[in-house]
Amino acid sequence: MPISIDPPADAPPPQKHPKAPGPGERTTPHYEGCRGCGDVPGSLRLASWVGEDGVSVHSRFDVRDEHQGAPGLLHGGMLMTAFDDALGTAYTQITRAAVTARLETDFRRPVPVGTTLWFRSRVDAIVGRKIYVSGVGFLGELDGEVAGTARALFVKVGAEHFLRHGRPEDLEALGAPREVIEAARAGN
Ligand SMILES: CCCCCCCC/C=C\CCCCCCCC(=O)SCCNC(=O)CCNC(=O)[C@H](O)C(C)(C)COP(=O)(O)OP(=O)(O)OC[C@H]1O[C@@H](n2cnc3c(N)ncnc32)[C@H](O)[C@@H]1OP(=O)(O)O
Repeated sequence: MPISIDPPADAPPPQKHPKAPGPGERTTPHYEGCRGCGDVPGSLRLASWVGEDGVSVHSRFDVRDEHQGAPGLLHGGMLMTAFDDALGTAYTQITRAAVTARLETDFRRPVPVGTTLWFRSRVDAIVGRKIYVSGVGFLGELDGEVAGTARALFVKVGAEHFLRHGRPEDLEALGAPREVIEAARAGN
């Protein structure tokens, strides 16, 4: 039986982090090697902007041949990757690093290759380490026909999560000293 990811009704509305970009600006990438939003081979190359309210985020995903599941149609797992990234980008407007603990997706329409998918995502509530996020994916334009919806629970983590579990050479490339990585991996 999965644990509920319904946001608590009485949680205060999330506030934009003071250092987060403002309305209309591109969001800050969370990691340049990301296969959701990074400029690297195999990436969906999702691009995201801050909404007018300064809190929500909208994102663009151009669906190409390499994203197919069925002939000429977007793979469902690729749509989930796009939602994971779009929803994960929404929380960066509010708070520091967190990882996906649960992601639920409803697939409402097939998405043909060549479509541009647009997403609206927002943080619904934050309670302690738990961040409740939801989003909608639209065919062709923001607020167009709904292709899918998703909601997720992200859980805040510290640098030690990445230092302990990440591949050492990738962490070193980000500037983490080897002894710090080794200490984290040893559980110190
Ligand atoms: C110098 C360099 C160093 C740093 C460089 C950093 C660069 C990176 C920057 C930014 C990164 C941003 C990356 C975003 C990318 C897109 C998102 C992804 O793809 S993330 C990958 C996929 N996800 C995972 O791999 C998570 C794997 N899972 C875990 O690691 C753990 O399970 C974790 C952290 C999620 C929770 O483990 P616990 O031991 O810390 O905490 P517990 O107590 O289990 O959970 C906390 C609360 O959350 C609830 N919870 C946990 N899992 C749940 C679930 N599946 N459903 C519902 N509730 C859940 C629990 O019931 C608990 O709630 P109660 O506090 O008791 O109320």
